Amino acid sequence: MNRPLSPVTATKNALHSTKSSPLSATPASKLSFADRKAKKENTPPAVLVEGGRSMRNIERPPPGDAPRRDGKSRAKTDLQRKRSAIDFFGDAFGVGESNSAAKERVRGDAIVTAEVKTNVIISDEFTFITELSYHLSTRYQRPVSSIVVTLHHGACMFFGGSFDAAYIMSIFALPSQLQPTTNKRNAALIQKHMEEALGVMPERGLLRFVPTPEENTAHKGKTMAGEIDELERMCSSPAPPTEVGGSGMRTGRKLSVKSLASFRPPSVPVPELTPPASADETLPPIPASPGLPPADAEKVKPEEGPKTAKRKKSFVATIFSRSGSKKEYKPGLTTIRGEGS
Ligand SMILES: O=C(O)c1cc2cc(O)c(O)cc2[nH]1
Repeated sequence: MNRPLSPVTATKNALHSTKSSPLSATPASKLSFADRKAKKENTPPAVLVEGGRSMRNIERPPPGDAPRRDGKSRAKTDLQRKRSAIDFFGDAFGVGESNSAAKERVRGDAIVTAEVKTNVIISDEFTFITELSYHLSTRYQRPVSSIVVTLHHGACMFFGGSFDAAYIMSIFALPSQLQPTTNKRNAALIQKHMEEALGVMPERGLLRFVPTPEENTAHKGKTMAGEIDELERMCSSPAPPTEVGGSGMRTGRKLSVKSLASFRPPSVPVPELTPPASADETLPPIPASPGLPPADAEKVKPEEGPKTAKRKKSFVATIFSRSGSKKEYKPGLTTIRGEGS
């Protein structure tokens, strides 16, 4: 009876059944390394499965091997390259979707949020938050009015087995802003900033880049995706009737970014659409009153008296206009009380 062989036995048998080879008469244990190598090269490929059916040869190199340079592999590589380019744009702009003017317009208002939690006690939270906001504004090429930073300091935190100074920072942004290469660069630069601002080495810091799709983020009661849909509907113009009693369906014609500008309320600045992560590391000039552009900041005196709702500000700008004594922004190292490293 033919019992199925185990894969190991099948392989061993295949190695030993090289009758045509002159080396096959000598037991393997008595051969030199070179002989064993020559014998192996003359040996037909091992049958890797039992049952008598031979498998096709495995032609692919194992993972980690340098890619082969024959035409077949090259064609594959080109295809793979094209696929990954499609994946990249798919990731950035939504799979299979066009990058409409409505999307660009709403994405232009995208906010980058950083949530910092640390066990360090920061005596000047205002300075720390403001400096980090400007740093992120540079990193993500967003106006500071589109950056939100929250800080929870003096937290009870056990980090990597100790209570020594440490932090966790979660950065939420659109997936297009948190691409792997951008993250690599920003990881180093943001942790360097944290070391300077907080005195905590990158080893004691954890960054989390959290891509937040348009469906999962909302402002003014609308998700970003909802806002895009709405704008796209507004932008599609009615089709000219082709016949009496025609359907009058909308064409869904896409308008340019320029034509969309008419939908923007006059008080909202035109968004920057610069790509992320290519800027140098220089921080933008920091205005005396954060939340205002540097040029305007010089003209404006700090607010006095209690905060009143005199003019409508963006919800982000309100974060920076605090009543009390901490209005003036003074760049420099943050003073840390307690157990800073
Ligand atoms: O999280 C954001 O960046 C975000 C959400 C959101 C929603 C919305 O309706 C907008 O117009 C902009 C916007 N940005």
